[in-house]
Amino acid sequence: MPLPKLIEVVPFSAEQLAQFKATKAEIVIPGSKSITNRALVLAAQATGMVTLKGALWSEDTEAMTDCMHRLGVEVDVAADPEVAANRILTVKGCGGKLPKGGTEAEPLELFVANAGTAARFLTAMVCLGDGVYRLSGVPRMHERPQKELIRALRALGYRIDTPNDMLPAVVYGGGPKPGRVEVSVEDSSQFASALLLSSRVGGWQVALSEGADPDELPYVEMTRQMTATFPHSGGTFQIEPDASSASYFHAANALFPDVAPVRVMACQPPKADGGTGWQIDAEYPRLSPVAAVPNPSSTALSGEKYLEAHGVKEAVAEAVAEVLRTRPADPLGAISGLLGAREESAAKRRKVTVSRKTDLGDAIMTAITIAPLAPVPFSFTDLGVLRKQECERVRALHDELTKCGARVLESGQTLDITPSEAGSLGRATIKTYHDHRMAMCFATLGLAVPGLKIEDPSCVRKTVPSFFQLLGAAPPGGLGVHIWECDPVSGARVRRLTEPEDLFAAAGK
Ligand SMILES: C=C(OP(=O)(O)O)C(=O)O
Repeated sequence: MPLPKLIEVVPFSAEQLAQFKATKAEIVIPGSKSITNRALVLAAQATGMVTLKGALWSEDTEAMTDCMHRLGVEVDVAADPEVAANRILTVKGCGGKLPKGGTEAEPLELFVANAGTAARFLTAMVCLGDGVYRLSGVPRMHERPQKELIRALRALGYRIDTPNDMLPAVVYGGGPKPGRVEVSVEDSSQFASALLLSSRVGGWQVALSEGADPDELPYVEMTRQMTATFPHSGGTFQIEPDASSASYFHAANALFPDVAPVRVMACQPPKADGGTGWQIDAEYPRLSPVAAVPNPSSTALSGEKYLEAHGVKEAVAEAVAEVLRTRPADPLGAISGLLGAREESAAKRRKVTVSRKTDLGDAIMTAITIAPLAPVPFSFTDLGVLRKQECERVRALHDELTKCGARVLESGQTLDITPSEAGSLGRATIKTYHDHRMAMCFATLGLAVPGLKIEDPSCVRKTVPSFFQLLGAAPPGGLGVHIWECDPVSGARVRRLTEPEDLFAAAGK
């Protein structure tokens, strides 16, 4: 589906929701961007052929694959018969000896677009080559931090020329230079990941700077575990679905708890030939802000953390203690009666805190966007790194949510969100700032809030090019959402991009 400059996502109607009850959507989530781009770097440095199954095919992974081709690393790209949005990538590992490199007069050009993973991981990897490489990206990538990684690589003995410690940068390959290096992850955990991914070939011992808490670095842990389990001498590596991309569909589920139409096909059980369970955003269903009342029986909401966050554990303990004290004839009935009241009052008084360091990764943006619809106030903390990503995300979320009528307070690196009255949100034209997650988050909010128009929705191609197909396609493969093309100047609806009345017919309803 080609995407126009401005679209409107139309909230589910009562009729649609009723139809959903019978239809049961099953959304297949494309592969993980973070795992695909890590796997490409590890596969390039392997000593044999590595087949990456379930690899994401999007702007970020295509940028990484193009760079690999330019470096002379052979990557065969084949369709994935299981998931159209994925590819099977077969990489001929070069054992760390990059086949191609440029000269000082004519460096080999590597264009990383706006892929933070490609920018950081390749800066470290090309240090192992023996040519000269010039890395550049889109203008926003030239503003994103790179300084600490460059400092660490220079400390290991590599030459990197850049006027401002950002991209564009010229890297002089120097081959393996064994040594110990410390790196700070304050601006991005990808600095540590970049060093770790190339440390086996480079002979680098990588330590986090003092003060960095490994428990607060789930993406570094992902890198460590992938590096430890990767088939470095050749074999097959299975990439799991992207948990951050799944968060939009989990949010859709939580927004319509009575219907619960969506089974999100993601983060499947561990497989013998590959990794799984490495994505912090797999926590999203447990921390989703929206649920009318915390409901321990709903699979989307179960889990220790969620129950704790919403005060349910406390309510259970109090109710059981009280029943034990009074010894009623029907103890179970008494407990559940008390629990209902306890959960409700716990939910009302509690402010839930969700941290970008310990609780969620990129999917924290999904939680922030739907938080105005939650029954309790939410505080999202430690958001500093979001300011230096695809856009200034803290400000962007604040401004666009405020535009929708939400009550959002930005203080330091925290966003506090107060519940909004039902029906008080909507009718806004959302800027997306070239940020895929802004488009996906606000399209998700649009499922429940009327009149949300989204500018430049095609930016979703960075990580989920099929996002609006998944939203608009007929169930069971999509959500069957109504999407309109709008006139970019007047905002008026021009043409419906999806044909909702046909959607359920197509699904056999
Ligand atoms: C921060 C993100 O991407 P990047 O890999 O470019 O850092 C993201 O996907 O939200």
